[in-house]
Formats: sequence, C-alpha cells, structure tokens
Amino acid sequence: MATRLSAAADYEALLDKYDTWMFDCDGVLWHGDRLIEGAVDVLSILRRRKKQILFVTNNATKSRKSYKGKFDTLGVEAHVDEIYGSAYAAAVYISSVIKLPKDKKVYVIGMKGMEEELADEGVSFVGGTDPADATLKPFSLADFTLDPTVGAVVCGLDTAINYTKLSKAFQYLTRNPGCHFLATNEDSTYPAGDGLLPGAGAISAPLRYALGRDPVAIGKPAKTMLDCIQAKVHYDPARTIMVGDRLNTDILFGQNGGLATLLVLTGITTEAEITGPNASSIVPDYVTNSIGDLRAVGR
Ligand SMILES: O=C(O)[C@H](O)[C@H](O)COP(=O)(O)O
Ligand SMILES: [Mg+2]
Repeated sequence: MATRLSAAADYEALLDKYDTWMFDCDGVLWHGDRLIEGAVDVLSILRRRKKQILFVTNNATKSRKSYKGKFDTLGVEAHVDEIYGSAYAAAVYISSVIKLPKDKKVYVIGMKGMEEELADEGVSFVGGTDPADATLKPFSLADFTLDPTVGAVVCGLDTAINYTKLSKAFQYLTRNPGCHFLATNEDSTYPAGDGLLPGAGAISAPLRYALGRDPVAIGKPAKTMLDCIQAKVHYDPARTIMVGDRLNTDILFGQNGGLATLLVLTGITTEAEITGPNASSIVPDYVTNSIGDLRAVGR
C-alpha cells in the first residue's frame, strides 16, 4: 500500500531518510519546455540539504550535453555527470556491452541526441537525422543498397518517423546476420507540453510487429540504465529514492534497483491507476500530487 504524503512532516521525514534523489524528467520536472510549478525550488532545497541529485530520463531525443543546455535554459542547476538519458545508456550498451566492432555501424531511428551520444562513444552510425532518410517518397528496394557493416539498429523517439526509416531498419534486421535490435525505451506515450503524444514504444512497435521480434530495451525499467549509472556514480540504494510519473518505467525501475519510489501525479499515471478496483500491481512506496509539494519542508 502506498503512503500518501500530505503534511510537512511527511516530506521532512523523506528528506531525512534519503540522501540520493533520482528524478525522472518528462512529467516530473517539466512538460516539454514548461517547468512544473515548484520543481526549481525543490531542487534547490535538496541541494542546500547536500542531497545527491541525479536526472534519469527515458527521453532519447537529447544527449546529456544537450540536456544540460535545457536545464540551463530553464534555470535549473544541473551538471552533465548528474544526467542519465536513454540515448547515453544505449550508446554505452553498444560500445561497452555488445562491444560493436569498430568496422561496424548502427542504423539509427531517432534524433540528434542519439547521434551525439553514439559519436561520443566512438560508434559509427547511419540514418538518424540524415536528410536522405527524411522523405515521404515511397520506399523502393530497387533504390536501396544494403550496408553490410550495419551491425545494430537502435530505435528511439523519432518525431520524423517514416516508412523509409522503418523499411531500412527492417532490411538490416532481416538481412544482416546477427544484427542487434535495440530500443532506447518503450514508453507508450510521452507527456508533452500540451498533452500526450505517442512515445518511443510507439515508434518501435511497427518494427517489432513486422519482425515478430522484440528489441532489447535499454531505458527504465531495465537494469541496463541502472548499470550505466552505477558505472559512474556511487550511491547507497537503501538511502536512494526514485521520483517518477510512470508506474511501468520509473517506479518499476526503482523497485528493480532496490530503491524507494515516489510517484507524482503530474505526468502519465492517474489516480485511478493507483486506487480502486483497476489499480496497477506496481505499487510505489510514496505518492504525492506534484514534486512541488516538497516545498512544504520550507527553505
Ligand atoms: O516517449 C518517450 O521516449 C518517453 O515517454 C519520454 O521521453 C519519457 O521521458 P521520461 O519521463 O523518462 O523523462
Ligand atoms: Mg516521465
């Protein structure tokens, strides 16, 4: 049963209990480019209390560096080594776990962030934001030359998705022997500034259906994301809390990692999913309406 936080003492107790605070981003800190009320104040309270802060997002559209730019633009203190996105985790997985040979490359369905993280990891890639793939012309195999050096396809949120990209990825995954099929994350929806949009999971779904094969998913709730953080940061799981808006990614990720979990209701998960007859089997330790509620502890 989740503990519903409400009194100032509830939030004060949470601050006493946890030293490391992992924050999901979309739906917790912001919607698109619009900060959620109180987010900046709460982060500065945590910093004043000398808490360790990490940002853990499944959004693969930005690299760690470009997320740092977003934080700066929004006036939120953040340091690159505090930011862990699924594009970074996917690039590290390809370079350090799969150990893709240097003469191989990745076919990217995704945006600039994925390309930047692959480049930072020294992984060659094709596709992504290449203008040649950004076409609504019918795809013809007669015009396509298979690149035998493509050893992996990585699929993330791509707001310029089209039939050409899906068809090229399909060719590599069916014709290049051993070609890895990776998804940065599988969120079904994305809490944008003014409402819900299809998420990264909705981008890889056509491929998994056409292939009859599931990708290796890198982001939350997968342990891969936590492995990526643990390789860079020391924290005590017993004194760490994951703050998120989605039960089947953020909260499950925290539970898989032995962390405490705080669900906020400013993003994907609704009240009906945590109470009543159809409540999810994924039960957070704590629930509060918004991250801004932690301002109750005072400065
Ligand atoms: O569709 C996606 O990729 C995700 O919904 C989105 O990026 C979620 O990001 P997060 O809530 O993990 O910050
Ligand atoms: Mg979120």
